[in-house]
Amino acid sequence: GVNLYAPPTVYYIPDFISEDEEAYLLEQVYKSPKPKWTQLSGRRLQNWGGLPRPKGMLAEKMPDWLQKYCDQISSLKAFSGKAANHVLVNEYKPGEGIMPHVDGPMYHPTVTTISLGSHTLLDFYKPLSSTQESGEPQTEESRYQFSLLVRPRSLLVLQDHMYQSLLHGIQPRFQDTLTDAVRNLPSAAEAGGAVAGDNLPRGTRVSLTIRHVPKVIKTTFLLGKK
Ligand SMILES: O=C(O)CCC(=O)C(=O)O
Ligand SMILES: [Fe+2]
Repeated sequence: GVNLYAPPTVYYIPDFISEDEEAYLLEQVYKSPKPKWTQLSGRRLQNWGGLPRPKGMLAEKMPDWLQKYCDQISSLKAFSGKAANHVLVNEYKPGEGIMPHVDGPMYHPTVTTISLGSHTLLDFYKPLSSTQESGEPQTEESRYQFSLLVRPRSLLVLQDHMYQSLLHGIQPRFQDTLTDAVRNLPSAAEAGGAVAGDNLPRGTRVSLTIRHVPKVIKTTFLLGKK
């Protein structure tokens, strides 16, 4: 079922897809032509649906294997009637991650992520405040708020405050120790049999981040029409 946590703009759905669907999706991701991958430091990615830019996204046809999930996400109540039109595929090997960041204004502030292959911990941070009261330097550690355990086959939905005011990131670790700072532990553990104190070794994780890009440039070529 759907589990709702405080903060109230996080939904974690443990078994959103089946093991067969997971295997099929991984097969499709790894079947994509090599140039589809962009190598970054600490991860590589595939961009589907077009490249979001400030002036708008030049829409590209979504492949059928992803369109199916775009349709499912679009029909979620939390997606508020928007059509999912963009998918970012990220691949993280054990020891890789992503620096704390905000996704920025080119996306509608609801982000949905299907995880494949391995769990990870998604960490949340307060932004650097310009009005600093104490003289203490603001470190990543001091800005850290909490984590969410995302299991393979799960769907994570983040919106509003979670998306717009907090930064999110993944520490480049080879294993994760589950603590009370993992806010969805009861539900994520229920689906996977983990408890606080457990060490989970990371495997290769592929995430599908499915979003709505509001600003789309539709190219109208008048081919042979008058
Ligand atoms: O892999 C994930 O779950 C997070 C990816 C992410 O934050 C991003 O691509 O902006
Ligand atoms: Fe992000």
